[in-house]
Amino acid sequence: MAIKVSIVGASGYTGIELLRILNLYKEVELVQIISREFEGKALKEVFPFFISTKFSDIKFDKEPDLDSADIYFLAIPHEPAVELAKKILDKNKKVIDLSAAYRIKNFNAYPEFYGFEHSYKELLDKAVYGLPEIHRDKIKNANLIANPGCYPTATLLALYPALKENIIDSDTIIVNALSGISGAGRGLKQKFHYPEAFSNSFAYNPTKHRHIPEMEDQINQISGKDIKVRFTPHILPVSRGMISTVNFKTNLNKKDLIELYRLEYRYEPFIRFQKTPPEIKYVIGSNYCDIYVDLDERTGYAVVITAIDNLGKGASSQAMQNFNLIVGIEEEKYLKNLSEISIIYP
Ligand SMILES: NC(=O)C1=CN([C@@H]2O[C@H](COP(=O)(O)OP(=O)(O)OC[C@H]3O[C@@H](n4cnc5c(N)ncnc54)[C@H](OP(=O)(O)O)[C@@H]3O)[C@@H](O)[C@H]2O)C=CC1
Ligand SMILES: CC(=O)N[C@@H](CCC(=O)OP(=O)(O)O)C(=O)O
Repeated sequence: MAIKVSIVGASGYTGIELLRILNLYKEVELVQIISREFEGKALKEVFPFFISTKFSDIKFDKEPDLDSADIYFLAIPHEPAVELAKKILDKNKKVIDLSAAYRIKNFNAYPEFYGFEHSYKELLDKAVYGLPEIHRDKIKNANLIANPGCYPTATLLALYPALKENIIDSDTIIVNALSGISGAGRGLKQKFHYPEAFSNSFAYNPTKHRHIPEMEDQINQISGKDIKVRFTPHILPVSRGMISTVNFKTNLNKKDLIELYRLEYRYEPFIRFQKTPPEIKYVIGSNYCDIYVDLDERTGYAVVITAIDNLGKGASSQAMQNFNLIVGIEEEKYLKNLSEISIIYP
């Protein structure tokens, strides 16, 4: 029997990416796509590139029907996702939430970093952080998946082996990251207007970004230590793609450092080791995280660099990896194929 899924926020960038990937799934019946703006319009009318897909004629609904699907993808802003996830879970359905509504166990981070009070502490405690490389076993049995943010995905994958094996000798980790503009969603913003963003690059929120508590929460859970993140995000004038460059002190030599990472990730289907710093071009459209591990022997700092697609491993294809784990489909299914078609050179 087909697994019934619904996408709330199907007209946004991550929602569209979910549709692109779900189009491959033979096991799935798409019962609803939700957008308030496009209510009543067919998918192919709003997004003509879906014309040749099996979803071309499905029409947008304004409100989700909480009885019709087995699994709901929430690709909407954080605050409305808090309430909607609660209502869906009350109907004994499953939620894969792409927003930050259930990502951070530290309850107090919500008013400080997101500007709203979180009403469901007990659900926050139950939510499973959907980074399969770290929480695979818990994800399989979860009802509520908090799909990670794009910067936290790239950064935590650069840190996980080092945190797990306790080789970090600093109480602060320095992270510099770059994101394509689609990370900011589909809404119009002056800074991302073509004349201002094209041929430009700039840092933003250099001392206080809302992904800091999400990263520190996971770092604390993995290492058991109170390690801080010194995080500076930057905008790149591209649509998609993200780089995270992570620096931390370690006593390990270069050979052992690289060996530790390779050993930890040896069975991970979506982690690809690179011998040179990874490039966003080669992960676009994929669920891969390309990784480069090195040691600056002059300073004793490890330098780990990851590249992902912010809409892929940083959002929608990662949500599908979580979906595969929840429903018991082979974890790599459809997602490996996805990346093969992403090789576009030059
Ligand atoms: N873009 C990225 O790289 C990443 C985004 N995310 C998260 O995923 C979620 C979606 O992001 P993204 O696709 O970029 O966002 P977009 O701005 O591109 O799309 C937002 C979607 O949500 C709907 N929406 C907006 N406001 C509301 C509301 N109040 N209630 C219900 N639906 C609403 C919109 O449709 P309509 O207004 O028509 O209803 C639209 O479909 C966000 O929580 C974001 O933080 C996570 C990781 C990466
Ligand atoms: C370029 C850009 O603006 N990026 C977003 C992050 C996108 C993301 O990961 O979304 P969540 O809000 O779901 O965590 C930002 O910095 O806020």
